[in-house]
Amino acid sequence: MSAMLEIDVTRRQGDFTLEIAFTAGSGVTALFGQSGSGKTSLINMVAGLSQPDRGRIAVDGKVLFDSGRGVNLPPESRRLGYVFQEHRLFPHLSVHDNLCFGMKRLPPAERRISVDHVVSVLGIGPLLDRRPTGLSGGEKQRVAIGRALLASPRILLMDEPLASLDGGRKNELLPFIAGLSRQFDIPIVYVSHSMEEVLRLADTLALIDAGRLAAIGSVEDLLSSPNYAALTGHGEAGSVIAATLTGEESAFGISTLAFPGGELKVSQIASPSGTLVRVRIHAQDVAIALAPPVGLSVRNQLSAVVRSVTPLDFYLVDVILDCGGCALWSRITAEAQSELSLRPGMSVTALIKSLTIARGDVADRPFGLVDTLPG
Ligand SMILES: Nc1ncnc2c1ncn2[C@@H]1O[C@H](COP(=O)(O)OP(=O)(O)OP(=O)(O)O)[C@@H](O)[C@H]1O
Repeated sequence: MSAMLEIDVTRRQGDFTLEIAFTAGSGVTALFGQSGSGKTSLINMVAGLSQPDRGRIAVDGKVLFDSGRGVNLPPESRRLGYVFQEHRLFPHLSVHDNLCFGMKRLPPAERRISVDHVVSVLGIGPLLDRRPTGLSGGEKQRVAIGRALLASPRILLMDEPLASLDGGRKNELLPFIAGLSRQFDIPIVYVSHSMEEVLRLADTLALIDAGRLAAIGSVEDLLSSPNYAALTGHGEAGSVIAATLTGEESAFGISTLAFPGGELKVSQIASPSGTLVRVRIHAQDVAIALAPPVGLSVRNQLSAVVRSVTPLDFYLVDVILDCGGCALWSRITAEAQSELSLRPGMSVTALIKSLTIARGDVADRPFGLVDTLPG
C-alpha cells in the first residue's frame, strides 16, 4: 500500500502564519496557491528543512515530527525524496554517479527501486557517462528526479520542478513526471502555480491561501466549483471532467470521449483510444434546454439535473448541473433564467457544441488514477 502523509502544523515566520492540516495518499497531490501562500514553507517542514512551532508530521504512521513528544527527525532520516526548482546535481560527478548518490547510502535491503528501471522510465540511458554541465535543463531535471527516486523515498516532494524550464522542455518532462507515482508506487506532493501542470498531473488538489488550507479534493470537483474560482485563478469559468478517449470520426474531424454522464464529441485530438483525459468545458459554452431538442446542429446533448442556480450579477446566472455525478457549469443570462425558471432538482438537457471543446481544452492523463475512470 502507498504511504500516507499526515500533516498538522503551525509555524510563524515574520508576519506570516502557516496553519495547515491534511493527509495525502496515493497519486499526485498538488499544492496550489498564489506566490507567498506558504507552499514551499509547508514542504520544507515535511522535508525537515525547517521546523514547525507545533504539530505533527507522519508518513505511514512513522512520526517525523511531533512537538508534543519532542520528535524531530533530521532530513536524512526521513526517507523522503526532494526535487527542487533547480536541479542541484554534483558537477564533479557523472550522471551515473549522481543518480546513485543517495542509493549508495541506503542498506541494500532497503533499495526497492533499481537503476535500470529509473534509467529506462526517465530515458536517460545515453547520458550516464556525461557530466551535468553539458546537459539541457530538462535532462538535468530528469537526472535530479532519478537521483531522488533511487534513494527509495516513502514520498517524493517536488517544488515547482519545471519552473526553470522553457515551454518546450516543460512539455518534454511532464509525461515523465505524470507516470512516476504509478510506476514506482510513490505518492508525490507537487508544488505548482501552473494550472496546466495541475490538470496534467494532479489526482488531488490542495488549495493553499494565505497560510491556510482553503480546500482539498479531486481536481475535477474543485475546478468545477464557482466557490474556488478566485483561488484557482482558472481564467474563464468552466468545469473540468475526467473522461476516456473512445474513438474518432476522422472524416468529420471529431473525437469521442466517454464520461459518467454520457458521450462527448470534441474537436479531433491526436491521442490514442483509451487515453485518460481531463476536459475543460467553458461555462459560457453550455446551453440548457428544458426538453431534448430535435433538428439541432449541436452535437452534445446530455441529460442532466440542476444542482444549483446562483445569480452572478445583474445579467448573468451560474447554473451547476449534475451530469452522471459530474458537475457541469453553465453560465446563462438572467433573461434566459427568467424564462426557464431553473430550480434545483429539475431535469434538463445540456447542450455543448463540439467545436467549443478544442485541443487546448483536453489534457492527456496517461497515468491517471484508475478510480477516476468512468464506470
Ligand atoms: N525565513 C523566513 N522568514 C520570514 N518570512 C518568511 C521566511 N520564509 C518565507 N517567509 C514568508 O512566508 C510566506 C510564505 O512563503 P513561501 O515561500 O512558503 O510561499 P510559496 O507559496 O511557496 O510562494 P512561491 O509560489 O512564490 O514560491 C511569504 O510571505 C514569505 O515572505
